[in-house]
Amino acid sequence: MYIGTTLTNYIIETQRNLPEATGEFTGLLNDISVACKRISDLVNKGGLIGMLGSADSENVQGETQKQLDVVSNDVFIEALAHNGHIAGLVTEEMEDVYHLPKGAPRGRYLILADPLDGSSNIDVNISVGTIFSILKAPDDVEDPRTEDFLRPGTEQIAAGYCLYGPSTTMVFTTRGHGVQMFTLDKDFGEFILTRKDVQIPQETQEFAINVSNSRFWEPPVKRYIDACLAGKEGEIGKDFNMRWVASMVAEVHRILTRGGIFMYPIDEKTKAKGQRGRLRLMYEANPMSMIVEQAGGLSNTGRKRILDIQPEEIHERAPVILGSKQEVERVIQFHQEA
Ligand SMILES: O=P(O)(O)OC[C@H]1O[C@](O)(COP(=O)(O)O)[C@@H](O)[C@@H]1O
Ligand SMILES: [Mg+2]
Ligand SMILES: [Mg+2]
Repeated sequence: MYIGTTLTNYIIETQRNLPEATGEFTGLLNDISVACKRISDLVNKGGLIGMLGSADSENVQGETQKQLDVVSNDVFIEALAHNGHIAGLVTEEMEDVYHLPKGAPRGRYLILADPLDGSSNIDVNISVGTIFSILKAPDDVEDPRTEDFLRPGTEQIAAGYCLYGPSTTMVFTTRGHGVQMFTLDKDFGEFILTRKDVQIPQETQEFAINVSNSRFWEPPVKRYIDACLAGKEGEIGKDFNMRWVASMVAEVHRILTRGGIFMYPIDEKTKAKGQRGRLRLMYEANPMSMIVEQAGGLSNTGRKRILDIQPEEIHERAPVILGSKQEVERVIQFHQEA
């Protein structure tokens, strides 16, 4: 596959190599890319079309939804619900499983999505994105139930995100086929392959964590960030730089591009709320973990590989520590030593 080819051609070519392929997966990825192109356009136009600011509604997480959270969710449903490629859909913005309209053709895939990630950045024109995870639907289920979605991240057959930043970039991986990056050429509306078989540098000197939570951190995380801040004189023995965009999509994209470690660990604040972390397992942690691992990085809770977690709820949360292998291994070691 050559740099410069379109997403559509890439998918068709990949499918040619999969003897059992029926074309449905190609159709599904095409539906997702259409949804992302539309969301990219809406995000880009933002204030021009009165799309900034909050909607007067809350999602199941108790968060005030942004107008673009709600609209992106609608765009996602519209693009996927009628083409016969999915059997069911779960998103951050809907409490329960979305059931296809009566009579709608059913497909063989289940989708879990964060229609707009980094919502707190929408109104201030900072990069946001869409995250998606693809599972196989159980063959014998006409209308998937919640439990049909509760599968460990290792069962994902594909995962991806679309970043709406200075340019719009679609990044995805299908199991065993590496990580590919496509950039949207808005002139003729096609995603073009701009980087293929992406690998995350094993080493890094850049960490990302919301330091305003430091008083709530567990000792291993405190020890690690103190060591990064201590630089050459510290126990890691090298200087680190820091970044925090507050859009997980942008953090992961930076790490895929130049390495780094991203951390949203469990802390006393989330524990006090009875939560297992800040980020959601099914449509944030799992898809990003598949992408990071396929690009030679690691993704862990500090105690466990994220993709091995057996989910119990569709909106459950998980601690996330991901990125360059050497640093994630170090944080895991600090947890073990603690
Ligand atoms: O507000 P904080 O603590 O910096 O958290 C930022 C994190 O929250 C998120 O915005 C949560 O995602 P949503 O915007 O989809 O709810 C992540 O993208 C980001 O990493
Ligand atoms: Mg999110
Ligand atoms: Mg979101």
